[in-house]
Amino acid sequence: MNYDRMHDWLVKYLSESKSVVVPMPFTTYTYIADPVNVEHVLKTNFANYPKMKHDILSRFIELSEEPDSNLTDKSLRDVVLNFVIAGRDTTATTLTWAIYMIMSHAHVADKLYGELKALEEDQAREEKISLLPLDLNDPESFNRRVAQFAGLLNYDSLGKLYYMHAVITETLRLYPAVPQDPKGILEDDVLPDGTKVKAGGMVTYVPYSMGRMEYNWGPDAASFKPERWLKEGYFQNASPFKFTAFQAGPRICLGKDSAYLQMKMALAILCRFFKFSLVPNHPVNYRMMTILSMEHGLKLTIARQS
Ligand code: HEM
Repeated sequence: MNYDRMHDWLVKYLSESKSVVVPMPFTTYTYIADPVNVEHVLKTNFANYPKMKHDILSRFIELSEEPDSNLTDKSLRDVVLNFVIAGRDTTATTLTWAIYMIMSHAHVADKLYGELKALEEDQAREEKISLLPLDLNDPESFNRRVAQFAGLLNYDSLGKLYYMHAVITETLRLYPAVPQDPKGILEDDVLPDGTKVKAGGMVTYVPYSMGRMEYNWGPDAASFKPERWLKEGYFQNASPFKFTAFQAGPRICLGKDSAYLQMKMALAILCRFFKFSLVPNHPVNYRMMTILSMEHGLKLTIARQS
């Protein structure tokens, strides 16, 4: 419900009745006892009033309320499902593989920690704040410092984490969240290399294999080396037709930048303040499904670090 309409609706209700239950979007209900100043009611009951909500579902709901919109409740449901399928398990599984790669490559964990410590100090200097004391044995002090660090992370500061960007990209090269991506053929066609394909068949490209081909990545293709993505300390991207974890061309992943942002935010906090180690003898195998998950999950122990 958009706030202008909510406002009109409240005025109407409050002028007609002595009490009213305001349906909030989704599940929350607010009870208003007396007809009072509408502005006051809106301000005290709706934290964001008069600001519009800017999350993606609210934007789609607003669009659906346009007179010429053909968005239905069902299509809103599909939008949500699409974002959950496309955007949740992909980032979750990539974070799992990234943490596994980081903890099994000690020099990567050290370098990442160094980058995060430097970012913390630089940002604090830039924002003219002093970093809070950090006592590993006092959970409150620890949590305060974690929260302070989280407050220093934003689109711009995360953009300075080139090594972390390389770690995530290298993880996706070896463990692409979408390991194979089949397509149904609607019409007979000829692929650019001359291969003929028939309607009703399937073609698949396989990011898992493409990410490990020596032909593409050199003789060390099987090794986890974030450095291969860096040139003079800066992240250098590869063509999406070579690094295919996000698909390429017009149907490339729409959430790629958002995915990097979310994953960098989570990893920055985790790798700045915690050290991870694998529970002894825990087997790590991949499970090839729509998403490349870990067959037995990732069991690890964590320790705080200053
Ligand atoms: C590590 C994270 C992610 C990976 C590896 C990934 C990978 C991919 C791939 C391979 C496709 C192409 C699928 C196809 O061929 O149909 C795709 C499509 C898409 N992704 Fe992602 N994705 C990630 C995260 C996200 C996130 C966080 C969002 C949303 C916030 C998102 C939204 C989408 C959407 C909407 C499409 C469909 C684009 C279209 O068909 O035009 N993805 N993604």
